[in-house]
Order: sequence, then C-alpha cells, then structure tokens
Amino acid sequence: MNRTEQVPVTVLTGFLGAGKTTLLNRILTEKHGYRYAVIVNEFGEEGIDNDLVVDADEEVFEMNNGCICCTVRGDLIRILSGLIKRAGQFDAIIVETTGLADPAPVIQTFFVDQDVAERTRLDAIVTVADAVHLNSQLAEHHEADEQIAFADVILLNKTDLAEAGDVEKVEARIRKSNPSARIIRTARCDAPLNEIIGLEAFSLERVMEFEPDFLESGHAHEHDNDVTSLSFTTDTPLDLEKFERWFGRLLQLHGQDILRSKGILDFAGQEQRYVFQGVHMLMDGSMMGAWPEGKPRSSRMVFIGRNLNSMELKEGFEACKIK
Ligand SMILES: Nc1nc2c(ncn2[C@@H]2O[C@H](COP(=O)(O)OP(=O)(O)OP(=O)(O)O)[C@@H](O)[C@H]2O)c(=O)[nH]1
Repeated sequence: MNRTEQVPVTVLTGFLGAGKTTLLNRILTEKHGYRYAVIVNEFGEEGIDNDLVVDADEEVFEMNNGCICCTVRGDLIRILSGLIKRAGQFDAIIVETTGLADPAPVIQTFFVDQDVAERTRLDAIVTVADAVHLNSQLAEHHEADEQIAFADVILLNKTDLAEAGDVEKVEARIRKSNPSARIIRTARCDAPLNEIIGLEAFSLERVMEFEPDFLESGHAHEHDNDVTSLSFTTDTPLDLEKFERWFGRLLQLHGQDILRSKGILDFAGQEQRYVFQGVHMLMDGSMMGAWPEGKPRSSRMVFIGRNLNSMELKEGFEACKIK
C-alpha cells in the first residue's frame, strides 16, 4: 500500500498526571482544519478522562477496562480496524495511553497486526513529562523510563511549577534515557501543533537500535503490582467544605503514595460540575460547566496509587455527603 494512503497515528504517552489530556484538548480545540479520531485509554474504572476531553467534533473511543499495553490490546486492534474501514473520514488517529502504559506493546501493535500494519503508520510517539515529578517517577516506575526512551518528541511540561534550575536537571536526566528525542519545554503543553502532529518522526530502526528484539520478544510486560486504582461514586451531593478538608489532609498525609487522583463532583448548591485533579500533593480544581442535560448529577472520583486503603478512602468519601 502506498505510504500516503496509510493513516498517520500519533501516540500520546507520559506518566500519570503529566499533561496528556491537556495536550489532547489543545490539539482538539486549535484551529488546524484536520479531523482526528481519538482513542483514549484510562486506568481507573470510572471513565473520568472521557468527560475531561473537550467536546469536539472528533470521535472519541474510550477503552476503560484495563491498560492499553496489556489486557485491552485486542480492543485497540478492534478499534483501529474499525477506523481503517472508514479511513476517508478523518486525517489522523491520536491514541492517548494511560499514565502507567509501557508504550512498547502499543507500538508493536502497529507492526504485528497485519491489517493495522498495512493501513496505518506511526507518525510519532509524543511523551509528556512532568518537570516536577519526572525524576522520582523515573526512579520508581520503569514504565516512566520506557515512555521517555521510546519518545520522538518530549514535552517537558509544567515548567511553570518547577524550581529554577530543576528544568535543566530533568532535561539532562531525560537525555540519559533518550539522547535523540526533540525536547520542547512547555507550560500546559503549549507547544506549536506542527511540532507534535504530522512529523513523520517515528523510526523503527531507532527503536531496534536500543531494543534489537523489539518485534520478536512479544515484549512481555508487567505493571508494578503495587499500583492499584480505586474509584467511588455517589448520587448524593457532596459538601464542599467537608470535601476540601478531607482531601487536603489526605494528600498531606498520603500524597507520596497517591500518585494520581481525579474526580468530577456534584457539590450541594453549585450549579456547575466541579473537576479536581491531584498529582501527588499538588492539587487543582475548577468548575467545568453545566451538567449534561438529561443525565442525573453524580460524583465520581478515582485514586491511583500504592498502598491505597480502600476502607479509609471510602469512609472519607462517604463522610463528605450532605446529611
Ligand atoms: N501548573 C500546571 N498545571 C498543569 C500543566 N499541565 C497540566 N496541568 C494540570 O495537571 C493536571 C493533570 O493534567 P492532565 O492533562 O489531566 O494529565 P494526564 O497526563 O492526562 O493525567 P492521567 O491521564 O491521569 O495520567 C491537571 O490539573 C492539569 O490542568 C502545566 O504545565 N502547569
């Protein structure tokens, strides 16, 4: 098949909370004239990410029942195969992996499945790196290192939160894992789109240089078993003050172990949905607009981390309900 008839695919990866969804939203809202099909994979059970992706014209396919790099790889192939059949209807495919994904099995999918291999081509692996947390993530999670190693482009993001001098140190550390990727320093992933999409940057030869058995090994992959996810939902509105007190204390006490937290919440007396985001101890929250019409209001939250105490978290969450 002619190379120009193959659908280009950009894989967005990066550790938990680095800014992948922020980047995706940027791509989807900027005026570029292209039509993208988007595949979003999420580790938590509650499918929050899908609601955090802006309402764009693009088609968004959710894969929530596991991590893209292991259990749901079959789903990825199925979605890609479906998209390929309608290839004329969009210009490119964007795949956002979970923050815990090893990108290798995802990349392999584009070479080992014959149909997918013939009809798509990897444009680039774009990795978002959190300038504040990357060093510790690299020390603790081999997935973080793989995400950096496989990148063609690295957005060294959250430079607004990093201490002066730290960005240079993180960049030097990145270079040890990946000497050749283009590194772009960003705040809220504010890189020009033409440096992210349509690059024709992916090179299997480069990958084979540092992983010679890349295509043969099957790249057996195991996640850190100590990282788990818990999610909670309720239809009862929550008390904003109680929630803030509980959550602030929780992150103070357990922020080392709670790698990621996020939720869409229904606070009593508030018209809009409230979205909160935590990455370790750093927390961010804001109103995110009206509740979708015709759908009941409810609160959903997800924790991803080590040593998560299910009972304690559940009790804390339940205690935030209005009486
Ligand atoms: N201050 C600051 N906050 C940022 C930046 N980029 C993203 N954020 C915030 O960081 C939080 C996590 O961003 P996301 O885009 O959801 O990160 P993600 O990589 O998609 O997270 P997961 O999918 O859960 O792994 C959100 O609250 C963002 O608004 C940045 O450059 N600076």
